[in-house]
Amino acid sequence: MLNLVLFGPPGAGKGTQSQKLIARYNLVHLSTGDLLRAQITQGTELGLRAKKLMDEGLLVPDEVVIGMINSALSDNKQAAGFIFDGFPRTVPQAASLDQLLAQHDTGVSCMVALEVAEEELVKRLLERGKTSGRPDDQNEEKIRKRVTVYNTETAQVAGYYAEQQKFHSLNGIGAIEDIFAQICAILDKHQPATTESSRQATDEVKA
Ligand SMILES: Nc1ncnc2c1ncn2[C@@H]1O[C@H](COP(=O)(O)OP(=O)(O)O)[C@@H](O)[C@H]1O
Ligand SMILES: [Mg+2]
Repeated sequence: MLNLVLFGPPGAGKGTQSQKLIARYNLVHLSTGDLLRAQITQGTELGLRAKKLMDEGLLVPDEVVIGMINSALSDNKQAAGFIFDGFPRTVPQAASLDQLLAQHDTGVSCMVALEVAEEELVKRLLERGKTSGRPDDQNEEKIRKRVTVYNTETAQVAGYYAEQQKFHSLNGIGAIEDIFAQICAILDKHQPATTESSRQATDEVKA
């Protein structure tokens, strides 16, 4: 199985790259942000609690997101692998992910971190906010708060994977296709391209 932790601050391009990666590698995309927003739309108890925190740019408690990931893994037992997007966001979440994947006889293959400077993140998220309908994208102060939470609470998750020699980082500023090609090059080292679609992918990257 190929299990990718796609990492980086809000606005780094995780969702954008995930959409391209799932098509190429046949992975299941698990975005805790998307799962939480679905709970909010459905008006569940969990969604109501999460919304208050998310609107403030704060993290939802570890046990809530771990529970969501746990059920998503059980719901997708046949998957070729997963992209974890927006998760793990704390070191305890990273440790829990290892435990959960071990129960499914697998583990994290690697982490790819997209590095983007704060001014570019603010610019991108204000732009995304025009159409995303996300309340947390619509005001600069909230965006900066999320970047601060990332820097103080989330950035250390990179160290967790660096210790396991699973950490890779890329410049997330540049053409979406170029960044995608760089991520594919990293993934193909972890999982040799064998299927027809991934062979083509490797050829395109080389071309
Ligand atoms: N390489 C890039 N260059 C310019 N804009 C980008 C790039 N990658 C993503 N974006 C834009 O930045 C915004 C945030 O991207 P998104 O994938 O939603 O980030 P994340 O999921 O990491 O928060 C989106 O509006 C997206 O279109
Ligand atoms: Mg996203």
